[in-house]
Formats: sequence, structure tokens, C-alpha cells
Amino acid sequence: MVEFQIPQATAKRLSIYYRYLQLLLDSGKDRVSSTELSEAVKVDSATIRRDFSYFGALGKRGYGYDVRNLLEFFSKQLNQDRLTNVALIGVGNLGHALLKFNFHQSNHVRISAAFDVNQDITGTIQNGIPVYPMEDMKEQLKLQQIEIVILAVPANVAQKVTDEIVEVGVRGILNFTPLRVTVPTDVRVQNVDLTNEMETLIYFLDHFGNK
Ligand SMILES: NC(=O)c1ccc[n+]([C@@H]2O[C@H](COP(=O)([O-])OP(=O)(O)OC[C@H]3O[C@@H](n4cnc5c(N)ncnc54)[C@H](O)[C@@H]3O)[C@@H](O)[C@H]2O)c1
Repeated sequence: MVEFQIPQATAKRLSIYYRYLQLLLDSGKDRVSSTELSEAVKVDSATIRRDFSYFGALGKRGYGYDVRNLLEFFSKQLNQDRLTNVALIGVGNLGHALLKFNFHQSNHVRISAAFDVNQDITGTIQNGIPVYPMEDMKEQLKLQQIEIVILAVPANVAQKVTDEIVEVGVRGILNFTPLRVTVPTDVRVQNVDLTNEMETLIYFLDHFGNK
């Protein structure tokens, strides 16, 4: 495993590379050039080469990259050799969509428990996933050894819920709420903000056409 820290943008691209390489392997291809990879994943080849260089020289000039080797390597980087159970907190509009989605493109991540305060939904099973009341949250997270939580609660309770999950040892939060939650330094928060993404898209279209 690589012990140094790679840039966040590179880390984000790893799973894009991984998914495409998996497709190549499934279709029987055993080698790929950075140009081919670049066209398929829409990342320029210089960036791909730079990304790969963080992990040492993985390709050979004139040969390209060995798909199986790359996959094996990225699989380790992405911890694809084990299943990561995550929990969802907040089973409202967004939460339901996330339960339905449940990372179906990945065999290595799945939502195994969901939590809510709404008694209409607690005690039910949604898309195969049990929805527990918040009173059971700490016990279930510990029992299921869940270290990653998806936060889809209203913004006004996001910090309170965050404090509670951090207390039971959650180390990663995928935060869909608009609140930038405060966490201890050893907890990582990844914010997902569709409004921001859309505004960025509009900004680029307005200012640069499409470039
Ligand atoms: N990041 C994005 O792109 C994006 C997109 C849509 C919504 N959101 C945000 O996601 C969050 C959820 O949105 P929604 O439309 O699903 O809202 P919603 O009101 O439909 O769902 C919220 C759910 O959280 C539950 N809840 C309330 N207080 C709770 C608590 N203390 N503990 C546990 N559960 C609790 C509610 O019972 C409800 O089921 C909001 O913060 C919203 O702003 C983000």
C-alpha cells in the first residue's frame, strides 16, 4: 500500500480508472495505452501519466499498461479486495434514492444499515436495508463495525448527528447536507453538493463556452 498522501483529485480519479479497467478486462483486453484510457475516461493522458506516476512506473513505453496488473494495483489502493459496509442516516427523499442506488456499480461498498427518527419508516426494510430508529444507532454502528456514514438529514440537525457518530468511532462522513460539519482532525468529511456542481457548470458555460 502507498503510505504517502496523493492529491485528492488523483484519489477521486482512481475509481474511475478502476471501473474502466474492469470493463476492459471483462471484454478480454489485457493491455491499454494512456491515450486509449484517456479517450475512454475523458481525462487527458498527461494527467493519467502523472496520476500513475504517484504510484511508481506502472507502464512500459510502447507497450502501454498491463490491465490485470493495473487492476490488481488499484484494487489494493481502493481496498477493493474487501467489502465496506456503510450506514445511511436520514431516509427522506434523498436517503430513499441512495438506498435504491446502493452503489450498484461497486461490489465493494454497500449500505448495510439506515437510521431515521421518523417512526413511519423505522422498523421497516427499504430496498433490502433495515431502517433502525436513532436510539439504536450507536449500538448498531458498533455491532456492524461501521466506520463510514452517509449523512442525509436536514441541515439543522447535521452537527448534532455528526457529534453522535464521531463519538462511536466513525472515521468518514459522506456529507450531503449543506452544512459544513465540524469534526475532529482524524475524521474525514467528503461533501457532496449538487447545487455547487451545477453552479460551477453554469459558470464555466457562461464564461468559457465549453472550454
Ligand atoms: N448534496 C446534495 O446535492 C443534496 C441534494 C438534495 C438534498 N440535500 C440535502 O440532503 C438532506 C436531506 O434532504 P431530503 O430532501 O432527503 O430531506 P427530507 O426531509 O426528505 O429527509 C430528511 C430525513 O432525515 C430524517 N431526520 C430528521 N432529523 C433526524 C435526526 N435527528 N436523525 C436522523 N434522521 C433525521 C427525517 O425524518 C427525514 O426522513 C438535506 O440536508 C438536504 O439539504 C443535498
